[in-house]
Amino acid sequence: MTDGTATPGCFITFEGGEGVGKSTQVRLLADWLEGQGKDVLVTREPGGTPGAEAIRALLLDPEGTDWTLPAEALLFAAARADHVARVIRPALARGAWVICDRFIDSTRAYQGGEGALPDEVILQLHGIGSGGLLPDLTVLLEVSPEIATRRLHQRDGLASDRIGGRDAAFHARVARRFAEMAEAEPRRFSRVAGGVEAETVHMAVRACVTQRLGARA
Ligand SMILES: Nc1ncnc2c1ncn2[C@@H]1O[C@H](COP(=O)(O)OP(=O)(O)OP(=O)(O)O)[C@@H](O)[C@H]1O
Ligand SMILES: Cc1cn([C@H]2C[C@H](O)[C@@H](COP(=O)(O)O)O2)c(=O)[nH]c1=O
Repeated sequence: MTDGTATPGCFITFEGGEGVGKSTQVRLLADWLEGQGKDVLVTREPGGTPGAEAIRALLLDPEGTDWTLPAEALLFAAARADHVARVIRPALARGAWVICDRFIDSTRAYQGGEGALPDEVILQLHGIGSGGLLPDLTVLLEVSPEIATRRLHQRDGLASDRIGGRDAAFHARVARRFAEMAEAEPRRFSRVAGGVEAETVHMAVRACVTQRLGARA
């Protein structure tokens, strides 16, 4: 992990828009690493602790409060602070491989970007809440909006959460923001094309993990 604190564990996050296949790839990677005898912890954001799961419900309930943008960013940061302190840091300290479905880059993409909160503000909140913890590797899964929509429709029908249900222009902006971050931080991000069969995507993810985290994988 990269916040100046050396720990024996390895921290991998999966990022991307809705329905790009993050949860599917998290599971496949965890199975592969566990098959090699590794101590693997799978978790997600927002969530991962009882408190953070409660905040998740506040944020994502389609019938819930329509938070202002700063309130939304603070709630994500609060959920993350609890998750990092109670689950992620202890697991990394014992040497586990932590695989997290979304992390700080989701806040940067969904609550930041054009017309939203400046990146520096989001990273400041992350510094206060979570000591600025960054992953060793972030896999950005990318699929076309058409494929993502088809998959989500097959999985959820017409249902969506409060943020997932925003319009196509919002989700296009989120995808652009993820791509910009990956361009700007090539040492941490790996971009993987997610629009092919899940097992093919998994092989590409494995290649990234082996290449980036080589000696440890
Ligand atoms: N490579 C793939 N090819 C076809 N279908 C896929 C692929 N990967 C995932 N799916 C299916 O697409 C749907 C969305 O996948 P998944 O839940 O993994 O995405 P996600 O990025 O975690 O979604 P969300 O952001 O909504 O949580 C699921 O029904 C899953 O089975
Ligand atoms: C961590 C995080 C998440 N979001 C949004 C992105 C999605 O719409 C939901 C999470 O749902 P998923 O099914 O678990 O992908 O929350 C966000 O806006 N900001 C964040 O920091």
